[in-house]
Amino acid sequence: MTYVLAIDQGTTSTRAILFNDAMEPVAHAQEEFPQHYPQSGWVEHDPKDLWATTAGTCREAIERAGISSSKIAAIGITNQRETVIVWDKTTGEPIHNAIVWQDRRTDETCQALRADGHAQMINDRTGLLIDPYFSATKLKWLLDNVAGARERAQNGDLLFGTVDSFLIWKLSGGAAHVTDATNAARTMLYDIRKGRWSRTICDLLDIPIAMLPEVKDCADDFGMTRADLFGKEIPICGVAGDQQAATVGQACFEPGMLKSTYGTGCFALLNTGDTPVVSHNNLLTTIAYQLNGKPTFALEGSIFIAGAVVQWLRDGLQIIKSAAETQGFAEQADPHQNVILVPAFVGLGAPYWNAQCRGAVFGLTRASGAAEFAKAALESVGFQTRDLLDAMSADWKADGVQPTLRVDGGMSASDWAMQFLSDIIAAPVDRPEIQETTALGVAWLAGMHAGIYPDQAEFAKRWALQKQFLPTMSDEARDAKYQPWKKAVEATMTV
Ligand SMILES: Nc1ncnc2c1ncn2[C@@H]1O[C@H](COP(=O)(O)OP(=O)(O)O)[C@@H](O)[C@H]1O
Ligand SMILES: O=P(O)(O)OC[C@H](O)CO
Repeated sequence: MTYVLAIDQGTTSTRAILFNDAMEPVAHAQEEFPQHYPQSGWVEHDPKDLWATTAGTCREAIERAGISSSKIAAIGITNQRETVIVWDKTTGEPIHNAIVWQDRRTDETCQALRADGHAQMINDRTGLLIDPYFSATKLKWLLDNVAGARERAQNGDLLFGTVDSFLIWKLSGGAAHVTDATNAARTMLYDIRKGRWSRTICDLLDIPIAMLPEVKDCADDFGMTRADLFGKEIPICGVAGDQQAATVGQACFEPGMLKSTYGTGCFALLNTGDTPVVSHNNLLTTIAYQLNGKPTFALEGSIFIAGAVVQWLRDGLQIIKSAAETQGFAEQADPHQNVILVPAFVGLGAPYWNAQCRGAVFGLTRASGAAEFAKAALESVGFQTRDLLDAMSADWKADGVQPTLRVDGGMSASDWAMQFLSDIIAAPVDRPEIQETTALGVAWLAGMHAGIYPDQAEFAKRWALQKQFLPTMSDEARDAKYQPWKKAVEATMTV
């Protein structure tokens, strides 16, 4: 028996999952780590925590499976995307905490870039809109604000990486400074058409190109782990940003196939084949995966707050003890109240891209309580997905967006939320048997490259449905729910 070890380094926790040679998960370890909020709108992680939880969960998963590490054929890494780490090339010491994708500190820089007329040039090259979400302005902030950083970077002493790149550097004992095309595509420094770092954008932001990692396919030779880490050297053979790994794990390999992952945020990716489709509706053009030097493109809608709204009910408002309790509350909510929650806790992502607005609640009465809040929270995720899918349908008419949405991520466990989603998007919602699709996706990339997993077509055939949700709402009822949401979002952005 041989195994693949998948590392899923997410926003709130790190997971390691061992898959056997039948691609079944056999052991799992997970560890949360602290979030740092030094100022309003700022979010940081300590890179030491990202590394310690990665090494720790890998060891734990191997121990739990009771196998020798010599049986692990390959490692795959998937990760929270856009998050920026800069470290010293010689000591490996990060020069600052990681600046997390949710962090809005570079909003003014982004506004200035837009005001100076760079939006089109950046969109043409990267497929992205200028927003603090992406790595580029965060990296610029570090070089501008950490004492001596720009000079050290210019001297070639500092390296930049997204989380995958930093972890590979650590795993390989500093031997490999690499990333994959999907992570590179989220930096706002990578030309997705030419498949290389954009000198024009690096020059504009004063970023030395030499500090950027080498960009590889998603299934490739990324380096070997240090022998002392797990008892033997293990090749790292698969890397993809977590949303792209989920797209792969959901086997969305045909143009028109669509998945949506409900973790902290929600990210919907529509496979558009070998053409990068330009969005006219504020979606992102990105690389879904790259195999054998050939990128497959996607349109992406990114929502910053999905499952996080449920966490807020639990940790902020403290009206639930566990995420799963939202189900019971939503069922009990008064159907005559229409409480609408716009969870713009860190502004709004696609398709609104408003970094300044903050969350709002509408329609409260004296009778509104925990149940109505819970229902509104779950509904907000459905509404936001509908916003994305409407934008996708308007952008991509090639063969039409396939009517079925494949879902995964922690929040897809909520039957209530998935039924509402199906009702509000008026389409089937398919939840697969393996809900750790992100880990599965990168495990397949690594295992396929290592020669122990099947090819793409065979992998796609093995996708299995666990539960399908079908729409039950009338068109009239759907409109009566959705139109007030649109008005609530408008009002939230104008307060
Ligand atoms: N049964 C549930 N109902 C609603 N939300 C849930 C449920 N279970 C988990 N969640 C939400 O899913 C999120 C965790 O999903 P996960 O995929 O682990 O996220 P991430 O990878 O972003 O850390 C949390 O925000 C949590 O609130
Ligand atoms: O860590 P997750 O699962 O919330 O995903 C974060 C995304 O990659 C951010 O773009």
